[in-house]
Amino acid sequence: MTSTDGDDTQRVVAQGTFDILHPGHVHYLQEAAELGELHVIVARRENVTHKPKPIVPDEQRRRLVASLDPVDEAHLGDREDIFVPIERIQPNVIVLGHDQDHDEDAIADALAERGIDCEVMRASALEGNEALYSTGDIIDRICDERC
Ligand SMILES: Cc1cc2nc3c(=O)[nH]c(=O)nc-3n(C[C@H](O)[C@H](O)[C@H](O)COP(=O)(O)O)c2cc1C
Ligand SMILES: Nc1ncnc2c1ncn2[C@@H]1O[C@H](COP(=O)(O)OP(=O)(O)OP(=O)(O)O)[C@@H](O)[C@H]1O
Repeated sequence: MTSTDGDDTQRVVAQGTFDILHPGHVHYLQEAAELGELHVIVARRENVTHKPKPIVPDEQRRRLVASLDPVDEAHLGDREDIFVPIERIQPNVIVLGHDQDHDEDAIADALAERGIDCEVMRASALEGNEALYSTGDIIDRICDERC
């Protein structure tokens, strides 16, 4: 449990699936960590419905993210309500990933409804022609070259 009583720490939330880590993830988390103490919410497998389910189990993905230098704490997400961890962490900023299909205004409205005073920002992309900066691309290459 994160204590927020009388403390002026600037807390930042980043989130995602983080299945098979790559430098794009590190870039996102480094950018978010520049804004303050970084809390990462790792999506539960059961809640990943917009793309294939992660290969790596929930707790292992959380442990890997927690071991990264920019990360102060990594939390497994709630099973039902994405705002439960947010209410516990009480972030000042939520940083969305560059390609995440979340509407910044809708999240800002939901935060305001719950009385959470928090900015919503979007991170930049790390791109490279030959680079594997996407879990989907890594899996595709494994299938092409090893299967
Ligand atoms: C503000 C916010 C909080 C989130 N909290 C949770 C959560 O508690 N549990 C969870 O399983 N997923 C949570 N998610 C992750 C989403 O469910 C979704 O899986 C994720 O944004 C997908 O990102 P990706 O495709 O970039 O991996 C949260 C997302 C946002 C934007
Ligand atoms: N190349 C990248 N540059 C910047 N941020 C990235 C990059 N790749 C992933 N991220 C960010 O990391 C977080 C977690 O991403 P996610 O787990 O969806 O990885 P992914 O490689 O994008 O996966 P997939 O290829 O399956 O879509 C998201 O916020 C996403 O925007």
